[in-house]
Amino acid sequence: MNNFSVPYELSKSIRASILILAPLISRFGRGNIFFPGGCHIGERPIDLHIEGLKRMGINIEIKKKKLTAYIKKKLIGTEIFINKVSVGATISILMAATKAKGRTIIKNAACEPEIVDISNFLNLMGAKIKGAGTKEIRIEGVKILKGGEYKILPDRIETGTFLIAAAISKGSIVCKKTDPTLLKDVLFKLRQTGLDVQEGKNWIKLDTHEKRPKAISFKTEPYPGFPTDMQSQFTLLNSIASGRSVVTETIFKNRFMFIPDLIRMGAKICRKGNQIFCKGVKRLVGKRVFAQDLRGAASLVLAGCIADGKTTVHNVLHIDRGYENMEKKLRSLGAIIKKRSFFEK
Ligand SMILES: CC(=O)N[C@H]1[C@@H](OP(=O)(O)OP(=O)(O)OC[C@H]2O[C@@H](n3ccc(=O)[nH]c3=O)[C@H](O)[C@@H]2O)O[C@H](CO)[C@@H](O)[C@@H]1O
Ligand SMILES: C=C(OP(=O)(O)O)C(=O)O
Repeated sequence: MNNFSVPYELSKSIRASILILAPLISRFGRGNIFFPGGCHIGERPIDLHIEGLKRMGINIEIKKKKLTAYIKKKLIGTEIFINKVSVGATISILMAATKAKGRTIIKNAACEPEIVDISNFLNLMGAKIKGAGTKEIRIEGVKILKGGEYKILPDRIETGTFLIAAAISKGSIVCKKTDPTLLKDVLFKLRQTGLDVQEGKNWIKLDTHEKRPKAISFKTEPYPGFPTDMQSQFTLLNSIASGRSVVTETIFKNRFMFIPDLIRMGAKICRKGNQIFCKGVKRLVGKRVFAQDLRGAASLVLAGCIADGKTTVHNVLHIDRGYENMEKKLRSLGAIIKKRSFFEK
């Protein structure tokens, strides 16, 4: 296999996982990647990926911000304790383990539904993975993975974002083809805002009955705790809700980058370290704002939808990494929104 490089724009987890695909595809392959990108929401180290993969026999050299990975002799199954809960590292090690020789046990694994999903997919292809979704995953390496067809999970963060769109606009929404069991904590918090949330097997309905939501305090945590990817959207909700709230971000310390713009739009928020303190206001005012990360970008767009006057959100390219046709979907809900390319006047 030839050397290859991975485009910088790819998300952090995907890039880190591709790091292991090179040696997996061919025993004698060698893969080069630059350090992963993703949103600049705090440090995004990949030491846990590297440590785990090294223990399985993957040689990783780091020179001038470039990583080169190859298998020295064999990919070998082993017991790996991941020091900090990491979705990306769990996935990297899990994927490598499917084709390693012998058994791999991942301890302190992340439990996110996406890990269960990827394991189900790999099992369908012939992998032998047990325990995904728990703290301990056991993998028996196999020689060959075959092809297969698989329907991936609905995007729980996209569902959550659209529920917030309705919650902040005194509106109502039915999200179809979703899975409420993936959003337990998010729905629990939404119910705490006093809004009417109902759910069925594959749908969720939120109806505000034109009521203003009540502010809620929360802290982000690994699954099944409150997802860091929903923090910005709930912070927006708090900014226009009745009452005060405290939000604590424990996963990525820089996930408050959209707040200065939200304050310019009229929100009353103050930040101290990894916490923000908010007093809800009745209205936001349209402004020209600059998105800096995916969920912050989505939240600024939603803020613009409910603000008085016109809001222009620059840098919306961040949104494309996480939402398909967001503006079209928002238009179908009644928002007046237009997406323009950088070069359009
Ligand atoms: C546990 C958690 O909430 N993970 C979220 C994280 O996954 P993502 O896979 O991006 O990040 P990880 O779960 O790997 O990171 C969780 C924490 O571990 C740290 N870390 C990670 C890898 C590593 O090698 N070394 C290290 O120290 C990170 O800096 C972070 O503080 O962001 C995604 C995108 O926003 C979310 O979908 C995931 O739910
Ligand atoms: C920050 C996110 O993604 P990434 O890890 O790709 O930067 C996100 O999904 O909110």
